[in-house]
Amino acid sequence: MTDETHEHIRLAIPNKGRISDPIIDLLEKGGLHLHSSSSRKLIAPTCDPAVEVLFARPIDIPEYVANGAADLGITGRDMVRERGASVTEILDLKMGSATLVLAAPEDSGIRTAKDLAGKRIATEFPHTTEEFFRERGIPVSLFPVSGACEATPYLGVADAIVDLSSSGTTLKTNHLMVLEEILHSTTILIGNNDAMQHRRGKIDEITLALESVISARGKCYLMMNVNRDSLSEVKEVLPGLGGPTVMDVASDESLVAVHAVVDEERVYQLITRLRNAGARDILVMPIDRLIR
Ligand SMILES: Nc1ncnc2c1ncn2[C@@H]1O[C@H](COP(=O)(O)OP(=O)(O)OP(=O)(O)O)[C@@H](O)[C@H]1O
Ligand SMILES: O=P(O)(O)OC[C@H]1O[C@H](OP(=O)(O)OP(=O)(O)O)[C@H](O)[C@@H]1O
Ligand SMILES: [Mg+2]
Repeated sequence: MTDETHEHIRLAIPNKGRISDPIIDLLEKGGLHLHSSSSRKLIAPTCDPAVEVLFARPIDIPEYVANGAADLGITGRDMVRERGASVTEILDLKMGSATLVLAAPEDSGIRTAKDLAGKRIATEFPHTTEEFFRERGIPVSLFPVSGACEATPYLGVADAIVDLSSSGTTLKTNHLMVLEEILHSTTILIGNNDAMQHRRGKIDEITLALESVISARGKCYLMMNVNRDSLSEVKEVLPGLGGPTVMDVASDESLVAVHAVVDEERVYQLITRLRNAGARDILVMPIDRLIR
């Protein structure tokens, strides 16, 4: 086997759903450009000849990674738990955040999980739900659904639900109250256990690319010119990543160029304070990737 074959990686990502586009955007920003002529193609090559992308349903991705059909996968932590897949969690992509909750109608009188003994629970997550009640020794029956779970108590087919909530709007609209939080989920990068041992080089390269995009989120790059006399005041205003970088300006000895990475949410206030401290020609630039 050549080195190239040995290090070939298949990465499974969602083909649709709410986390699909943000994941493709993450790969693009990380420099792993997809070469896909048709959105319905199952497998697409990338700009790295050693990496190809497999499009699959988020719920199937943990199993594909566990059995080696894919070496890496990107999906929700809730999906990995539901499938009980034996995979390695490599990186939290810090997106697609949602909480799997146990909820019951506000006017049902049900206030704790124990109140549900002998009752019926509707869910898109039958395994996680079964495990949750089994661990607590509460006997319940399950009513598996594949969507619109919040309507089931109203329809009289379930007494409570186990479903995802992010903004909480759907629960509120359906007059459901949270009894317990079962799992906090975000989108994660997972790896096949065997590939983690034997194809580490390429996996680490992909992980670093994605990690660098995550590190850059919410940050931007400030560049400005500062009179040498005002430098200490400007430095006081600037937090930066390990302090600002200060450089000579070739055309004007009285000036220095100051560069710093700052939190995007602080820029609005920072630029006025920098200007008052003596900074001029301030540029605010986006950062695609940040490698620490
Ligand atoms: N508010 C939310 N509701 C459901 N899933 C969410 C939410 N926010 C993030 N997610 C995550 O998105 C993934 C769901 O993927 P899925 O393909 O089922 O997306 P979807 O947008 O719910 O699609 P579908 O239209 O099939 O319901 C899960 O890992 C889940 O944790
Ligand atoms: O807390 P919220 O922001 O209201 O989001 C939660 C809702 O979003 C998801 O439904 P989805 O849109 O995926 O439809 P589905 O029920 O058909 O899966 C989830 O199943 C909840 O119903
Ligand atoms: Mg859904």
